[in-house]
Amino acid sequence: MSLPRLCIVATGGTIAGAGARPQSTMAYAAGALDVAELCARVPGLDEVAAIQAEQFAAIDSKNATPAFWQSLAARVQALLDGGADGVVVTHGTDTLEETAYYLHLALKTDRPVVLVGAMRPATALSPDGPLNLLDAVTVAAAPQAAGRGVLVALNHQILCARDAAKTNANRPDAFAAPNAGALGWVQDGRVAWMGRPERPHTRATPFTAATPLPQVEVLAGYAGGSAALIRAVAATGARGLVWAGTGNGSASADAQEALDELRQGGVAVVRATRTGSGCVAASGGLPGAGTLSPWKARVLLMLALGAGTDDIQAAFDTY
Ligand SMILES: NC(=O)CC[C@H](N)C(=O)O
Repeated sequence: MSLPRLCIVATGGTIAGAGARPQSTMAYAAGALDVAELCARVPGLDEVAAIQAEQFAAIDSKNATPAFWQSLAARVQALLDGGADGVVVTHGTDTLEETAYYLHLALKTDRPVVLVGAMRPATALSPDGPLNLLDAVTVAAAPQAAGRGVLVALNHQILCARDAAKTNANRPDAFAAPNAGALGWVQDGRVAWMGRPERPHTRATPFTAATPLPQVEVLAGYAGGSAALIRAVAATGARGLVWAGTGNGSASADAQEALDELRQGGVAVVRATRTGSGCVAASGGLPGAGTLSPWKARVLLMLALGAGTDDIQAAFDTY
């Protein structure tokens, strides 16, 4: 049986990071190793798939932008349209969840696309990157991965791009899907599936890599927060604001007044929660982000506004 033809698209991050000392897990340069070096550190990779590897970028993902998402999506789409059986994207973990959800909504494919990163740089003792990369390739090579949208594979877990979140600043078990749990596991080279994404994705959305991404900001609620910051959003030219509210997306009386002013001025305001999990409904005339984190809600609001969607709540109820 011939091996699946997979592309590894490297973008940088800690998985390609290099530090001065073996115990350096915070002080290092992200994106220092190129994709050939990354692959060379993973024994057995070529037994799982026929790999074509390319260096798309070498960034720290804190510097990712919506323009980066769009160009990455266009490249991944071209590789899939060109006949790749699947794509693995290596990515910094800081904003991996945003890129993953964007690709989940914008790519038009049934083939597996798997994002992977690491919490320890390649030069650290016990780096997590090599096994994470082998596992991600194993997931992308699995026939049952098809049709599940964009997946995130780290630390043995396979998460849906919609639900994956970085929930720890340091530890190798940083990723979780707080509202949904894992779609599967990869262990000892075997993939065990436990679920499929419930919400429409990839081919079943109207969004593509060409959908414009208007500016959307995120502001958080906290005790004594200044409503002046909310009012200042209007002058930035933003078309939307995600309110990362306390608890169930709540806003202080001052903040609510400023959010209402923004909305009346034509800025699309969506309520989400700063808690990290839970479901936020519409309230006080503002749509609710449901189970999306503020950062994921921002991605969807950008795409919805860019696609000219009138009913923002319907978009949040759908995707
Ligand atoms: N663990 C990581 O990948 C974080 C490193 C870096 N800040 C990045 O996101 O690219």
